[in-house]
Amino acid sequence: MAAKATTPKETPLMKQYNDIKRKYPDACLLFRVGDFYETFGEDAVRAAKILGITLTKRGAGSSSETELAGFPHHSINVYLPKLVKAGLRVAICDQLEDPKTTKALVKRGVTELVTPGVALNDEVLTAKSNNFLAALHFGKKAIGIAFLDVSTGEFLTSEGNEEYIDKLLQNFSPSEVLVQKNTKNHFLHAFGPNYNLFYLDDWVFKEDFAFESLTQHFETKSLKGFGVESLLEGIIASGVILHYLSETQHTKIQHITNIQRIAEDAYVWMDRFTIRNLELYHSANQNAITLLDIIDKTNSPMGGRLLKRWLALPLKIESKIKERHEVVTVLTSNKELLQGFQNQIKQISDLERLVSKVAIGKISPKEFLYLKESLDAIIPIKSEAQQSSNTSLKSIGKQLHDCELLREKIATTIHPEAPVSISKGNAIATGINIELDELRAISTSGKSFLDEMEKRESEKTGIQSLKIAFNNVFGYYIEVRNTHKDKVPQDWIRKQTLVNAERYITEELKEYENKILGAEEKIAKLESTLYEEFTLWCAQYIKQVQDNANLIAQIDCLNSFAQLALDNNYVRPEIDDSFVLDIKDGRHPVIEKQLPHDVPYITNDVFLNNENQQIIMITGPNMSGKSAILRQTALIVLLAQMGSFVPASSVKMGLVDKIFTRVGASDNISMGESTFMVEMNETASILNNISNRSLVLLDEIGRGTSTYDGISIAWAITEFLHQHPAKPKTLFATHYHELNEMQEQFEGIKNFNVSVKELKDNVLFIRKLVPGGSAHSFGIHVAKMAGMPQTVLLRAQKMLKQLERSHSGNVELKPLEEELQLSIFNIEDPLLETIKEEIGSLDINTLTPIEALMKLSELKKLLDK
Ligand SMILES: Nc1ncnc2c1ncn2[C@@H]1O[C@H](COP(=O)(O)OP(=O)(O)OP(=O)(O)O)[C@@H](O)[C@H]1O
Repeated sequence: MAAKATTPKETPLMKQYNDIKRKYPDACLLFRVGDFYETFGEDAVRAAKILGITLTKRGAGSSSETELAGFPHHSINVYLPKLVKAGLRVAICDQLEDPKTTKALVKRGVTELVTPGVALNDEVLTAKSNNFLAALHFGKKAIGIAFLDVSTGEFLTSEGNEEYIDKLLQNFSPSEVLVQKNTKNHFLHAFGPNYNLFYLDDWVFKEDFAFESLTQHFETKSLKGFGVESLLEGIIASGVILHYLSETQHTKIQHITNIQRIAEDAYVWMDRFTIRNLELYHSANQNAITLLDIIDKTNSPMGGRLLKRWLALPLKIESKIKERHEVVTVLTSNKELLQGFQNQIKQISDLERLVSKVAIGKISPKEFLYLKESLDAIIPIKSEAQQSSNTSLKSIGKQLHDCELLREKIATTIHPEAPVSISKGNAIATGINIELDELRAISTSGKSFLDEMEKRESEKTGIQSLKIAFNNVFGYYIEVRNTHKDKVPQDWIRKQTLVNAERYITEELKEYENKILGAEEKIAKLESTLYEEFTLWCAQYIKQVQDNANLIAQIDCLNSFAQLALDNNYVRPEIDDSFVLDIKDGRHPVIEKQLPHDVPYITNDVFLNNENQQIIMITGPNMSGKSAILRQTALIVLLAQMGSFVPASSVKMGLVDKIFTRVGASDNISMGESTFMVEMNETASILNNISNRSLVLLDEIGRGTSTYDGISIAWAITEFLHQHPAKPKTLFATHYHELNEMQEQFEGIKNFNVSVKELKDNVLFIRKLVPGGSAHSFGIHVAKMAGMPQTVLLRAQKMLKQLERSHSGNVELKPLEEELQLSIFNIEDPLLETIKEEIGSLDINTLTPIEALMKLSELKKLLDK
């Protein structure tokens, strides 16, 4: 057929490239040509920049001129991760047939599409972190979400409102998020621009399709067994994930053995502001030490990943928390047991990822040996745990599989010195396959025959420098230097002339070459078949190895808690169903590790309940240690409910269900909004979500505006929390000594201050939290104001006026209800009637901060009239 008129100079190779590239327009196509992966056009420009490789031109000067950049195929593991980490989707296009077997254009096709969220390459993955792909579906009533780490097989789903999904996204920090094309703006508006999004067509987001994909994959009739049947939106999101896997050519996924529901009710609620403020596992400053850095004493990658999960999802169920504390007690009091576990776990590789590679068929021979070593190391753990008097350890010991047959088979099948790649040969042990053993014998004896032949011919001809060697073009040949050319026998056939030498072949040499090369080729083929068969056989152990990985991860985390407690002198917290939080000599787990050696961390007591000490108002100057006290209180609660011991001399606490922390402006400018508006937005969301088991920590809320605005807002918020029937336990750190007046009026509010000693021209930080307020204020910050619940806004407005008046003369500050009754709702002035109606008709839940602000300004204008 004639070439198309539009592309007269398109070579067959470039035509093949263009045809494939058209199918993957949004991916960087790595096109295998001989020993190289090549990229063309825009892909080449991007790849050259990211990889630092040379950008050249193909067909320079012709109409089909295009950019070109490539790298040797064996460097794929070096370059691929760099491309993926730079956020690219990479389609790997391989040669689908052996170029030697065909004279025509080699068949090529995409064998894998690697995207940031679907990566199996060790160089792309981080040992102690999951690499999640997420899919999100905006349903009518809820947002469905699913997370998959294809490298470990973990598959999770949930559904809920925007705030909940936001928190999950924050916790799981997926590398890639799949969303429906037409919901792009909705996503960006709700969750921000910081996710790597990929858009899929609407038809993928259908319930029937998802249900079918999932039941087909799990080979079940329903999803009841997984406890996700009722999560319609979650199921849709999960189906999208499976669809995406097949789209990206990931079809070997039998290591995804189940799908779990993320049980919202079982875990302490922390929203994204809190996770960020507490610097649990990432911090604004990249080099800052996080809580995870301090507490992670795990010895295995899966333990590290689980600890992060436990930190993101602390428990709310008393019995479960106590079970963990009980194990930590046993391990801290029996160091031999602890050390025994730790030593064994250190010998265990990443079982989860190894077994995923079995499923995918990408496990290397060497990795099989690691798998066996890891499974061997579990045996002593199993027996120690089973013998323990602790019921949790006993149960873990019982559940651990010994995988005896698998271990035995690996030992007998895989060569003890197996290479990292099957192509290197010698992966299968001797004694497994008679044919293989025979071929290997021929191959080795053939080689020694060549050595003998070299010796013999050299003696026969008298050419001492004669050499038998091999190259890909002629195979085996005898090389003779020109000086000895005349001694070459007649029957040798000359094949190649070099500057200083001639190369010959002989009948005998060719015969043996056929034998050796034939054997080696057959060995490679046979080994790879046997290896494939063995990998398939091992796949029946996927579930058992995954169970083991999970159980070992649990022991590893509990060991980690025990080691942490021993290293840093932590104590076991007492948890019950009361509403009290009683911390004695509490410390901040991160700050205490960062102080210079000669600076002791000053411990502090914190006591809170739902009655006479519901809110503590902490005053003190900058740098006195207010934030440290707030954060350490949250961190102690969090550690306790994760199952860890805590940095204190004693802690008694009722279960906490939600932790909220808010830090006033000046640090939070990242969102580009007015800092004060951010602060108010964040605080508003607390006020709508508190319960009687919540712990609220407010740090300098209100400082982002003028003093009186700030004091008024802070007052209004505190009063709201105090009058709220839930009576959430609250710590409020502030510069405003004026707030100390609240103690007089509200029985649940108590003043404390972080003591300082005022020297002549300096202050000495004592850092002790002591009862009583401060005599004067310490700082003023300015910004603008935005959205809060209506009552708080009005109250703030009122307080501002009163305080301004009280500045010139004393005015008594009345409690909120009294004020509201007197000042707003009981007045019969027709103008105020209008205002009353206006306020009454507002739906606070749907009001945006800007709308609230505008409404407030409207009302204020009315009043000013
Ligand atoms: N209890 C303590 N013992 C020893 N050092 C402490 C203690 N608390 C705080 N510090 C040190 O003081 C520094 C400041 O503490 P922190 O940030 O809590 O002060 P702050 O009162 O909240 O200040 P600001 O009002 O500026 O936010 C900490 O970074 C830490 O180095």
